[in-house]
Amino acid sequence: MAGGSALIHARGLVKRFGDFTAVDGIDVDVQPGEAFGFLGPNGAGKSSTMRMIGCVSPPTDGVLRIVGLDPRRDGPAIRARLGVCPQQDNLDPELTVRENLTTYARYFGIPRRVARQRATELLDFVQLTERANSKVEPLSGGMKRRLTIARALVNEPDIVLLDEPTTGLDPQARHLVWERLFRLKQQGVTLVLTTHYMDEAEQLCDRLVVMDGGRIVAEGSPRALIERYSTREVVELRFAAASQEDFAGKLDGLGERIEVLPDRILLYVADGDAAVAEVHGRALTPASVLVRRSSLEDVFLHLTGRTLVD
Ligand SMILES: Nc1ncnc2c1ncn2[C@@H]1O[C@H](COP(=O)(O)OP(=O)(O)OP(=O)(O)O)[C@@H](O)[C@H]1O
Repeated sequence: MAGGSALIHARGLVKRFGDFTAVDGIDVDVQPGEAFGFLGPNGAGKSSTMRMIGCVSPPTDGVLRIVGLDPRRDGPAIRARLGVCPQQDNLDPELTVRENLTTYARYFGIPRRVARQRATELLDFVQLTERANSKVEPLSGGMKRRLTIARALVNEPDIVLLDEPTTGLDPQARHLVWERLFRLKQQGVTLVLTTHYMDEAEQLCDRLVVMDGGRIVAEGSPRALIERYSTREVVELRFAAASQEDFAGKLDGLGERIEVLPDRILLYVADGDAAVAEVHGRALTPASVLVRRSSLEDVFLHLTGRTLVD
């Protein structure tokens, strides 16, 4: 099979809309059992990539193989082996929670009795058993998302595609979704997700690509990316002044790198506390000081000069 044992194999994958190139020649391999992420800001091309992988949008150019098959030729066969959780919930409001699962199962030709059994198990898995006979509309955003995830699992897919699985959810609802996705990961399900939340990428992804402007700018495990593109610690300094720029010059030579953002200065250092002592030693008095570990946000800033969520 092209791409060896990879479940998803892309080479030079391109998506154009007229003159506009949304995905600009990306290479990706996703191995069985991996939790793989596409991390990038809005407009980076993540959804366009997901839609090509989901066989709902044909590639403009390049090679794409899903479970060894070609979406241009084998769309229905591939879709039967995918579970898709789209960015916008598209549950059927006319149906109950349970019926949303059993009806969906019918599209895959799953016998009624099996579908009923599977719906019961999946409702238990996403902790919606008590709402089984409720209509969809009164559910909270987090419940709807969990139901969409359950629906994506109805056909026991090889790969689950999740497009921004927790966008728009409150922190508690996000944690519940993450917890279920962790569980799936432990069961060996291959997860492919897009996100612009670095904490989501760090928590869930074994490996990820950082996308910007339709291209992949870096690839690796969250830890490897942080080690490669950032320092161990970051000192965030906020000065009570109209422009942080005025202070940046006075921090010269401190740390490996300085980023000046509109509202704060980031010092990239090995030892945050030592750097803070040095700042005070220079008779500088920031309004606030925060020492933290480097994150994927820092990786993105380093690679693109921009923050992930502006
Ligand atoms: N059907 C379309 N026609 C024209 N342009 C499109 C279409 N779909 C996406 N685009 C453009 O392609 C670019 C990439 O969009 P895409 O949705 O893939 O980005 P994304 O990284 O998923 O961002 P988001 O988080 O906003 O979905 C954007 O500039 C978008 O406006």
